[in-house]
Order: sequence, then structure tokens, then C-alpha cells
Amino acid sequence: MSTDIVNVKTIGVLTSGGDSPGMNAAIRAVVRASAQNDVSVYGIKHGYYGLINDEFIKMDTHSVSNIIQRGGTILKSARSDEFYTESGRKKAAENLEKYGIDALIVIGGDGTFTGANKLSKEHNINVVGIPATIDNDIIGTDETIGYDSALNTALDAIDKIRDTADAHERMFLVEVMGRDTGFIALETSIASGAELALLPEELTNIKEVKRQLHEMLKQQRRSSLVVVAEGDETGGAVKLAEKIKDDFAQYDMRVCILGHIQRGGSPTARDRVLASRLGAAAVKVLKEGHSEVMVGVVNNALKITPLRVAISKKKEIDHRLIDLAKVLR
Ligand SMILES: Nc1ncnc2c1ncn2[C@@H]1O[C@H](COP(=O)(O)OP(=O)(O)OP(=O)(O)O)[C@@H](O)[C@H]1O
Ligand SMILES: O=P(O)(O)OC[C@H]1O[C@](O)(CO)[C@@H](O)[C@@H]1O
Ligand SMILES: [Mg+2]
Repeated sequence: MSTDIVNVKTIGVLTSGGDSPGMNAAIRAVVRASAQNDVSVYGIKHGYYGLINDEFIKMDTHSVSNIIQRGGTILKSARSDEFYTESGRKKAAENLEKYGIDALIVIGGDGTFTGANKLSKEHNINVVGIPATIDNDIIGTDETIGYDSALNTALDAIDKIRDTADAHERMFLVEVMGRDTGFIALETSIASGAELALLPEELTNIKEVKRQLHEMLKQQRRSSLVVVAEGDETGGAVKLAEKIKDDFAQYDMRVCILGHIQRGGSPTARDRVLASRLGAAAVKVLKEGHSEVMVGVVNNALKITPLRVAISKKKEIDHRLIDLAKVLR
């Protein structure tokens, strides 16, 4: 976790995996904190694809002006098949050496961290991870960068759908992102007062779903809203609709897939602050000689977690919140 090298002079920074609001704020913090510490920075475009294919650009404090409020990532993001291979990672390591880069900061999700860990092990490269994914599926931090923004974007959309559901007395099945995790689905369902939430973390019993919806509709509810994580056992909102629509024909069911609107947009204040803290912390821990770690915030304090731990298991959803959603619906 800790190396002898404290004399970090040049670092590389990249964004990888699905983009998330706040990635730009993290890049900005990395660049500005580096400048304060006399560390030069290369930005690497298109994530690991650009690392392999030599897309390096020199950055300074001016290159990150006026980006803290912007969604997406000025460095672009990508998923790279070649980085899964040893030969791909070797090319990446050769490029880092070519530019005299002592350490790499990767901003992304669990997949990005897994790749960084391999690169570090195979080629003795110092790496630090900054958790940024709307999925919020990384242990070692209470929240990942982008989660709060995605949550609020999804909630805003769901509130609007509720108006229409209410006006037309319809049933809406709203699909939110989360291939393997139900954080967005669970928290938006609580915050929107949804009738049901279907999460990848729980088995979905269609008979039980129908029973619960019938039960609630009997209690003078004329409209209903079901939030479905895309990775729910049924396979998302469209598949769920196929399975239950005949039982609720009188509610003129509609499906709405929120999709990539959840990944874009201006980051919330909370994400900007989190990204700023983590970007600066990543530079600090590198200067202190740490490697193969990620930085996170737990109980409002900075926390360093070995990458191998961060990628060793899935972050667990809070079952107390699942129970709360059931009590309050
Ligand atoms: N097991 C692995 N070995 C080597 N590289 C990997 C591995 N897993 C992922 N990567 C690299 O990291 C990239 C991003 O990973 P992935 O697509 O899983 O996104 P992520 O970082 O988990 O973010 P998100 O889940 O938010 O989209 C992959 O395209 C690949 O280049
Ligand atoms: O943009 P893509 O490549 O379709 O990826 C979608 C996936 O990315 C995420 O938004 C973030 O991992 C998931 O929730 C979703 O399943
Ligand atoms: Mg991931």
C-alpha cells in the first residue's frame, strides 16, 4: 500500500468507464493540487484506450478553468477491451515511461480500479484511484462522485412522471440505471414515495409484485409508480410490464426508461465538493508515498483503502433503507 517513492514529479490522470457528473471537478482538483506541489500533470484522453494509444496532453491550472460545473469529462471516457490483455497493459506502461510519468491517477469505477491494480502489479507503477461512478458501488467511500447528481436527476424526472401518473390515473414503471446495483432505484423510490422498488439485490417474485400492487391500489390509490433498476432480476421495466400489464389493464400502464440522462448534467454541490476533496487527496497520498490505493470519504473524513480491498467485494445496499421504503409506501 505504501512505497518508498515520495518524490513524485509527474503524474498522469484519466477518466474511465461510464462518465459521471463531477469527473471534471476531480480532474480540476488533481491539476490544481499538483500545481501547488510542483508536480506536472499529463491528462490522458479516452481512459485506458488513450493510455495504450498515446493520447497524452500536458495540463496546467488554466486547462481546468471553468469546468467545475460541467458534466461529462473534458478528458473523455471510454471502455477499452485491449486493456483487459497483458499486452495492452504493457503498451500502456511503455507510454507512461516515455512521458516520464511517476504515478497515475485513475478516476472511474470498480472496473477501472481492477485494471489499474493489474497495471501497477505487472509494471510497478504507482496508482491511486478516485471513485467516480453513478452506480455508487464501491466500498471505501460513503458515496462515489456522480451518485448524488444522478440521484437528483432521476428524482426530478420521477417527480414529473408522478404528475402525469396522477393526472391520468395510470401505472408507470420507471427504469433507472444500475446494472448490478440498486442504490439509485432504492433512494429515488424513497424520495419520490414510489409504491414499489425492484432492485438487483433482491429476488423479484412476480406474483408478490402483483399482490402488493393490487393491495395498494385497493386503498384508494388511483395511480402508482414502480421504480425498477435496470439490473433487476426481471430484466428491467419493459420485461416487467410484459409480465404484469394484463393484471392492471385498467391503469393504462406506461414504461419510461430514464437511461443516460442520469449520467449527464451539471454536478450537484455535494458532488463538486466530494470531487474536489478526493482530487486533492489523491495527489497528497501519492506525495506521501502511497500506491495501489483509492481515496474516499467515510463519515466526512478522508479514507485510504487498498485497491485490492476496494475491488474485492460489492458495496452492500443498506437493508434498513429497503425496510424503510416498505414501511412508508
Ligand atoms: N478485470 C479487468 N482487467 C483489466 N482491465 C479492466 C478490468 N475490468 C475493467 N477494466 C478496464 O477498465 C475499463 C472500465 O471498466 P468498466 O467498464 O467496468 O467501468 P467502471 O470503471 O466500473 O465504471 P462504471 O461501472 O461506472 O461504468 C474497462 O473498459 C477496461 O479497460
Ligand atoms: O453507457 P453504457 O456503456 O451503455 O453503460 C451503461 C452502464 O453504465 C452505468 O451507467 C455506470 O456503470 C450503469 O449503471 C449502466 O448499466
Ligand atoms: Mg463499474
